[in-house]
Amino acid sequence: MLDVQALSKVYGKKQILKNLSFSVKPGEVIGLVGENGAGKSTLLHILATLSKPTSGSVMLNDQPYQTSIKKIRKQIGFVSQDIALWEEFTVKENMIFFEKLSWNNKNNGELKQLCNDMKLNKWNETVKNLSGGMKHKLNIAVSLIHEPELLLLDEPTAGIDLKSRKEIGSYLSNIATVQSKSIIYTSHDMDEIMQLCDRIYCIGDDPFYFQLLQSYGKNPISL
Ligand SMILES: Nc1ncnc2c1ncn2[C@@H]1O[C@H](COP(=O)(O)OP(=O)(O)OP(=O)(O)O)[C@@H](O)[C@H]1O
Repeated sequence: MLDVQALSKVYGKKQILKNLSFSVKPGEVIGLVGENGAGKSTLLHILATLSKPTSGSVMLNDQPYQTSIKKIRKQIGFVSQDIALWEEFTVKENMIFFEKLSWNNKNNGELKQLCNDMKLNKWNETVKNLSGGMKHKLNIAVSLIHEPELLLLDEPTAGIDLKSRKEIGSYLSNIATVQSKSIIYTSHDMDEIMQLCDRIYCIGDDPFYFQLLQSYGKNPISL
């Protein structure tokens, strides 16, 4: 379980995150929404151990981030807004490359299966020839090689077509349910967030998203 207590982040004189407290259980898919600049990526970077909070605490399975960072990193998968792949390599070569960097040993059959489960059936295709949706799927597949318990996804479906978004959505729902993974997901697509997420957190001062979600009969939580 992820437990965040009184988390704040200040850049210079600018307070980005103010006193956030929430928790995420295994198997839960959490949507994180808010206007541009509200602090969604800032929060995900802190949860991914890529940035430190100014104050507050974060624990994963009772292990504090401050003292257990190496153990924590092995339990986290992070997909940033940018595609981080080798464009000149095939899907297979990318998967094998990132498997070598991961903490988990997986054979080629298992790596290929991971791609197939995401409907990414382009094993021998060079990444630069893949569509945007396929690249996003591969980006997510790479983040899952080491079987993280907590998956952090920063707009993983931005700019891709509806079919690929649905396929990614149903894959994420499935791994949350079947493998009890905790997922925190940011998106500006409210239909996607409402369909995919068990709970929705609204971040930032602007009440727009909160009110919008309420108007759809949802019960968002204001952080
Ligand atoms: N390293 C940094 N130094 C100073 N300010 C930063 C830094 N990183 C982010 N910020 C500021 O923090 C604020 C929150 O940015 P963040 O990227 O977390 O927002 P966001 O909610 O993810 O936005 P978007 O929806 O556009 O992706 C912005 O005002 C941004 O300029």
